[in-house]
Amino acid sequence: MQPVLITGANGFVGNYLSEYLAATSTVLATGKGDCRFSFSVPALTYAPLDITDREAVATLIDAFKPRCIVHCAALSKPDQCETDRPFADTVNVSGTRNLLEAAARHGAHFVFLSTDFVFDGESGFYREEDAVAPVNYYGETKVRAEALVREYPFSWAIVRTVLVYGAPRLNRDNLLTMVAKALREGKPLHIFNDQVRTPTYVEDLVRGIVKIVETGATGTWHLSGADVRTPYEMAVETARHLGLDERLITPVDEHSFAQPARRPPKTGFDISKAKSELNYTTTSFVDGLRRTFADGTS
Ligand SMILES: NC(=O)C1=CN([C@@H]2O[C@H](COP(=O)(O)OP(=O)(O)OC[C@H]3O[C@@H](n4cnc5c(N)ncnc54)[C@H](OP(=O)(O)O)[C@@H]3O)[C@@H](O)[C@H]2O)C=CC1
Ligand SMILES: Cc1cn([C@H]2C[C@H](O)[C@@H](COP(=O)(O)OP(=O)(O)O[C@H]3O[C@@H](C)C(=O)[C@@H](O)[C@H]3O)O2)c(=O)[nH]c1=O
Repeated sequence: MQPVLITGANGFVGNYLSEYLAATSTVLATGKGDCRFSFSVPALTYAPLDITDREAVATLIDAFKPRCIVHCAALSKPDQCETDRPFADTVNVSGTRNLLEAAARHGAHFVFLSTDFVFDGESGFYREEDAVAPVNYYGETKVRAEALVREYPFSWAIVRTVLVYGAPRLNRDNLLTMVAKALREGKPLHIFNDQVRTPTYVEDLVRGIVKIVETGATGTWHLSGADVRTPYEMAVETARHLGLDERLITPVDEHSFAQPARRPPKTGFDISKAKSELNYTTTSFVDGLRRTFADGTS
């Protein structure tokens, strides 16, 4: 059977997705440079692919003729996108265009990973049909990439998610593991308490994406957690769970702790469409936190 091609497979989400999808599909995992997987699965092969190299993208996709492409690769750090806008355009917009052009020659189902940062964060708990209004450049690049996906002449799906967390892979930290590391080293932390999120346990997200790949579901989907937290609340619950000193965590807001890229203050998703149409289910934040540190390695 023709493979499912994953971009950004050396990343946090892409790595989990490669492993999960390979259980039921033939997977061609791709990423910049060498494969950095800590596991091997018979149905999983890896190929280096820089999505900004239009010719390399065409050559690989024309050779493998994937039935589906799940596009996870991105410049995913909003601050880096803010300070290097041309590079953000090249990766997040042109890279997506390169993949869509090649995919169209084979009619592949195109699944695109997007973000809550397409919204302005004024109201929160966004539904798929709500108007986008990004407040940083990362969000702008994702809006432009989504528009390219919507013009794709074959089946497509856009999967937006929020603040993904879980046991780290390939040294890719997330908020919870970053907090655990700092507190274990006795380092003080300044964590935002003015950002409202519905943090997403990585295995829930990946199960939702696998369902979209397997069913060929199309359209825009909001896949996040159901529980509402601020990053500060997440950090304090992490400290308490691990028995670390929460007094090292200071709550801050965007006025007292400036970042290069503004963050939408109140995001979070209404996930009722995914729950009813994809049978999407979520792990509670308490359980996700426990599972993040369950094997004691993070
Ligand atoms: N994590 C989160 O909280 C959220 C993530 N998302 C989106 O989900 C997707 C996955 O996120 P996540 O796994 O956390 O991100 P990561 O940054 O962990 O992974 C992104 C991957 O893309 C790769 N990449 C960057 N540039 C290129 C390129 N030119 N060619 C090929 N690969 C490239 C990176 O390679 P390298 O490892 O070599 O740098 C990296 O492995 C992204 O699109 C992100 O925008 C959306 C909402 C929230
Ligand atoms: C590093 C750090 C993070 N934080 C907060 C900010 C943020 O809400 C949360 C996560 O840290 P980040 O630097 O990943 O924050 P951020 O870059 O805002 O996370 C974003 O990532 C991209 C990929 C997305 O698409 C968004 O959905 C969102 O998850 O922790 C602090 O409060 N203090 C800190 O020192």
